[in-house]
Amino acid sequence: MCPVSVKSFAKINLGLLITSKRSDGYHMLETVFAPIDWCDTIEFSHSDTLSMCCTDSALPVDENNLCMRAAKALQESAGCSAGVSITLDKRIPFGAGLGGGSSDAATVLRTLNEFWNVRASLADLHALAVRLGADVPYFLEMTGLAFARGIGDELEDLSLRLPFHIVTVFPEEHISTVWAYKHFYPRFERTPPDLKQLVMALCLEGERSCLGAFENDFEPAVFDHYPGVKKVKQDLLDSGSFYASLSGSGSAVFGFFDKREDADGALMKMRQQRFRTSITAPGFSMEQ
Ligand SMILES: C[C@@](CO)(OP(=O)(O)O)[C@H](O)COP(=O)(O)OP(=O)(O)OC[C@H]1O[C@@H](n2ccc(N)nc2=O)[C@H](O)[C@@H]1O
Ligand SMILES: Nc1ncnc2c1ncn2[C@@H]1O[C@H](COP(=O)(O)OP(=O)(O)O)[C@@H](O)[C@H]1O
Repeated sequence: MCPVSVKSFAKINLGLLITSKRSDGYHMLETVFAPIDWCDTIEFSHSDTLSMCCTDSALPVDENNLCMRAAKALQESAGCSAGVSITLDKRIPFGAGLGGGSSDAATVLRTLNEFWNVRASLADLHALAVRLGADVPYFLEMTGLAFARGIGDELEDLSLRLPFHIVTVFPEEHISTVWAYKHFYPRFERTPPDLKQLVMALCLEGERSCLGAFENDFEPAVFDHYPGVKKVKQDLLDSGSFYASLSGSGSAVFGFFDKREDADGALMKMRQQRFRTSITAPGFSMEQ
């Protein structure tokens, strides 16, 4: 049979409010996930055993890679003995708050479910996804904007698309999610704004004033420890972005632009500083 090739897209977080800490150490949060046009490509070929290779030698290709962990998890839960050879063309920077590893894991679960003809239900896949990472269910189940709560796994499809050009920049700092959850400055006593209502007003009514409420609780601590990341946000604002923010636990920063020329100008400036970047057109979704 022919190999199957699938794109695995990244996300940004539009607002990220950490509301409490659970007894198991995980944090409860509220966020809006939005897909961006930055992707890895994963190729699946038939094989008797389970193996992978990756274009980025900085990433493991053993059971520490989320692709292998996802394949093993599905194999075990389905009692399936089939193998697969996975080739990961890694383009999404890792340790960037773009969810690249989570996206890869979701793509492997979804694709192998068909490739191996396992027929696991969406509920079964969801349970496997949460165990692989709090962000994995988003990539498994959604294609556009989603409001998330819980640990990021309780999702509501908003059936919305962002009507702006999005420039995303990786400031060449790898930030670990565990580090970020350890170092952010808690504001648990605050009454969080209603991100779901606000993003609806933003996308459906063009209510730009809403954007002020979309804070990322990781930003202050990340900016204190990584001044270069803070500078990228300022550079995007200076280049004409009307809203810019850290994505997730960082270090990627994104900016919204009305005009394609302004977005291209910002992209150019960032590339001159040798930063990896992507541009996402208005209305983008992960539907392929
Ligand atoms: C911060 C966010 C925002 O979307 O994403 P990234 O910026 O990493 O992409 C997520 O909460 C990350 O999700 P994900 O990267 O899947 O995290 P996991 O692998 O499940 O967890 C890694 C570690 O982060 C911490 N963690 C994660 C999620 C959560 N709600 N509370 C936590 O405290 C835990 O210490 C956990 O051991
Ligand atoms: N397929 C994968 N892609 C990216 N990172 C992976 C993968 N498998 C394991 N990892 C590990 O997961 C960590 C988090 O990666 P990633 O999900 O891309 O970043 P973030 O949590 O910042 O969005 C990386 O530092 C890497 O060590």
